[in-house]
Amino acid sequence: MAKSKKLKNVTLAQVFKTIIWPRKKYLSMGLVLIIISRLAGLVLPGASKYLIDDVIPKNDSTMLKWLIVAIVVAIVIQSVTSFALTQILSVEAQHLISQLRAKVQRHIIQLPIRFFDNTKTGELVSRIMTDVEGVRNLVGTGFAQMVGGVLTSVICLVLLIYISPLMTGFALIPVAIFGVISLKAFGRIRPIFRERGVINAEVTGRLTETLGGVRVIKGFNAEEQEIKVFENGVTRLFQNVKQSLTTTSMVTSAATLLLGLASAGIMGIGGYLIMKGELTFGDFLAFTLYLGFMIAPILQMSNIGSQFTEAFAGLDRTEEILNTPLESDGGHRTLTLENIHGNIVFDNVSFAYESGKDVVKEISFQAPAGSVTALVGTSGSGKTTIAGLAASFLNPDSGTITVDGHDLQTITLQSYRSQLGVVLQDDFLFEGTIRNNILFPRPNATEAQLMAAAQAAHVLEFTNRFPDGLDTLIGERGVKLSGGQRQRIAIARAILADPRILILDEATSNLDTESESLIQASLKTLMQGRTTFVIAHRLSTIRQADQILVIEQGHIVEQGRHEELLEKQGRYYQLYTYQARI
Ligand SMILES: Nc1ncnc2c1ncn2[C@@H]1O[C@H](COP(=O)(O)OP(=O)(O)OP(=O)(O)O)[C@@H](O)[C@H]1O
Repeated sequence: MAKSKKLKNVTLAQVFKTIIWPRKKYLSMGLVLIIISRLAGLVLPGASKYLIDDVIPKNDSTMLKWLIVAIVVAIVIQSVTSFALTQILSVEAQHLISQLRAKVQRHIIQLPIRFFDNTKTGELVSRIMTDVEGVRNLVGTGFAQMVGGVLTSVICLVLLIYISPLMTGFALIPVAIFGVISLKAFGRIRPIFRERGVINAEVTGRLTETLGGVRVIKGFNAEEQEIKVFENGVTRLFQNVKQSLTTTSMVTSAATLLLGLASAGIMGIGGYLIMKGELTFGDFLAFTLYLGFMIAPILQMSNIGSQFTEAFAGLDRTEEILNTPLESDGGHRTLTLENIHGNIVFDNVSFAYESGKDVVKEISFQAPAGSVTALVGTSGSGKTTIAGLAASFLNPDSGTITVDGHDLQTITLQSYRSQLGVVLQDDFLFEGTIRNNILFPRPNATEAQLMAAAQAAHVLEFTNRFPDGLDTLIGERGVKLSGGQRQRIAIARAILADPRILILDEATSNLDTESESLIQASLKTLMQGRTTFVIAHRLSTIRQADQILVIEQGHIVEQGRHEELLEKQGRYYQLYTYQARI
């Protein structure tokens, strides 16, 4: 996975086009509300000037009443608009987050298997759930605060110039210095935020692995080690947050210092002008209030700025994922096969995970429709890789794999995989009922089809003993199943899916004889009439196979049926004779 250094920055223009512009309706409504709210906010300082310079000197109690009414109305408007703003913008921001999460998940799930081999699950969870959260600042109240703040500042600036250009000029110097400091600071924080996303993903990734592998950790008494790894992770996260906090607090303190100095100066100049009779008390009061209104949003900018930077940093990472090519990308896969017979031919196929290191080397063989091909060989010889190639999880670097005469790389994944079934060693069962786990590839199957599959895989034998039968919950909140029972559910699922091509990675776990014979029987039913590739560990499966491919360092060193290969007294014979299990 690309590290943060290689990331391209998402630009303002991109964000405008993809995030801001499609929401122009909400954002413009928000803008109108912000304008109303901020204008209403200016009533109070304006009224104060009027009160001091006109109403009080003239003893005008009628005007006083109206002044109070105006202030109350303005306050009510402010409170109503602030409610509406949150309703419109914050809700839309959360909506955007959910849309983005769905988009990122949709993309990630369509990435090639190799991407998942190289990326921790927890890291991906963090990318889907956490990285996109920052965007709420772009659309939500952060946006409102920024636009409202800029607007208020500009209006106040005009009013300030109107009251006293001299004092305004004086006030603007520190504001300009502050602007330069904050721009520099946010440029520095963005990579820090991006790094935070990376650390967060790494820590979450490792934590997920730790919790998932708790048996191994306890079994090797490695708790202390894992605690240390996690502590290091959270410390890195802390250091990262600390770094960004130091920068943001420097911005805030620079603002306080510069703007405080400006206020002191203005008090001096203002006092001097009042004494000379060039400024009224009311003007002075209004000036200080307006100045406060102009400066407050600028102070807030440090906060809003870091929110925006966080949003952009998250988007940088999200964009990186969204730019990773999909498994189906490349434009070759255009052929839709309606009915697959399952004639599979490997012709001179080579494959390498890392360039130059072929793990499958120029292999050729035919797997006729409905036949069973058993892959045997020592560990690391390339059996899983060959099965992965047949499943279209991997693509050959050279040579071709054809299905019914068509190059597999030209067939749409959707049409090929709809006819493919996989039963892997670590049977993947969801939290939920046994029924839902079997129905997973064909949610609309009828009860009769479901029962037939469950029966054929000998699942009913054990579910009938449960009070809830097939509706028994499994996983954390339900019953725990034995390895053999889990395998039978996985087999029932594949029988129900009724694929033309089957990839089977036989579990190596030793089962008791009864379970073993039930699984053998289930597998026999499952393989019947389907083109099957089986990474075989059971002698019974190997004996049934139409052909056995003996794989050695990525080559097929022997090929034939069990008896033929035994007779040959070659590599297969050695494996068979010297090893209890193949
Ligand atoms: N994702 C991967 N990235 C890099 N190398 C890999 C990857 N998966 C497997 N390999 C390497 O490819 C070679 C073949 O692996 P493969 O898993 O196909 O063997 P296998 O015969 O199925 O082994 P086993 O019986 O132990 O499962 C091995 O040397 C392995 O280290």
